[in-house]
Amino acid sequence: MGPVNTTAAIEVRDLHQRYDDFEAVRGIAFEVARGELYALLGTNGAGKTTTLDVLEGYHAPTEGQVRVLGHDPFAERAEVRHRMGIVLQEAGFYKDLTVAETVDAWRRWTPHALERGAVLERVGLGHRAQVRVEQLSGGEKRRLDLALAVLGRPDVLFLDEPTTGLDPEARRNVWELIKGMVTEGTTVLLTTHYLDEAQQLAERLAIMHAGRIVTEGTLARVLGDRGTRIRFRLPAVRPSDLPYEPGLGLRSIKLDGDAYTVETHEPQRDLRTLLEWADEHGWELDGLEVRRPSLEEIFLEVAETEKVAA
Ligand SMILES: Nc1ncnc2c1ncn2[C@@H]1O[C@H](COP(=O)(O)OP(=O)(O)OP(=O)(O)O)[C@@H](O)[C@H]1O
Repeated sequence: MGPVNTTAAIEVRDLHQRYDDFEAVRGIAFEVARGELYALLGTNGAGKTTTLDVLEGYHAPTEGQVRVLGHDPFAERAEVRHRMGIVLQEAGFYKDLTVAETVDAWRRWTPHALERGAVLERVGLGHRAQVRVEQLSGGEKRRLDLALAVLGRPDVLFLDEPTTGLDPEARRNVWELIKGMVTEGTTVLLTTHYLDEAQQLAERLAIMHAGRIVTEGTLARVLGDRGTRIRFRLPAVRPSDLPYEPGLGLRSIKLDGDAYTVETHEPQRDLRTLLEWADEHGWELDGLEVRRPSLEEIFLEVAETEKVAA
């Protein structure tokens, strides 16, 4: 690896990771600056968790190099382990212990640990200290995960799908917590399936698929100029019959069988025009829906564009 980069908290260069003869990560590279929150997005099996495992020092890279705070997290584990906080997808708690006992158990082998009360307050579990872990809700368990991860005041926090399975309110609470940590200067690398999570939290992100980073950068760059989609079925008309003048406004129209997708940057105006036009003709717009593209759609489109560009 070239000269030590003093600003990057996490550096990944040409990382490949194999399990026997299956290559789960196929040559990825990215950097996360100190104090930045970076999201790894992707579909199931994309290689996100594998990448985190290597950064957390559980495996040496099959090929390529990674650095966390300037150190090799596998070979120099002792140098960095205490500066990392880790929240795994599935935490292994002793369900018979109370929240307080769990934190105390972890504090015993965490150097410079925060006080129990302080850390529980921090994650909003102060009032649940005497509750047994098995009685916590999913959201509370996630918060306990976070409490344990931040106990040692980590410089770098790894979060593997921190909000999977949580209800919207619990997700929001976890987001607030994570934002607070970033504000205090913690570097965060998180994996998620959710575009809205990345939208809420990440300054930059990468979308992974089948072991590769398909696109990377600021959210604005990754989303590009994608507009809102208005979809409906209307067998009786041709695209040229639609009430949109070609070249006016930023929009594109796609037809698949009798299913139309109008992608637009002026959804309110275009929808009004469409509804008035359909009313005039007495047509029913079957299956009408208006929404932002999902991660899956963006992802597939990005993958398609990249293929064409390659
Ligand atoms: N220990 C292992 N042995 C063999 N194959 C593995 C192992 N762990 C993961 N894999 C495979 O490697 C690929 C990447 O898995 P990984 O868990 O890194 O993906 P992911 O992006 O985190 O997916 P998810 O979102 O489902 O957690 C998958 O095809 C998975 O089946």
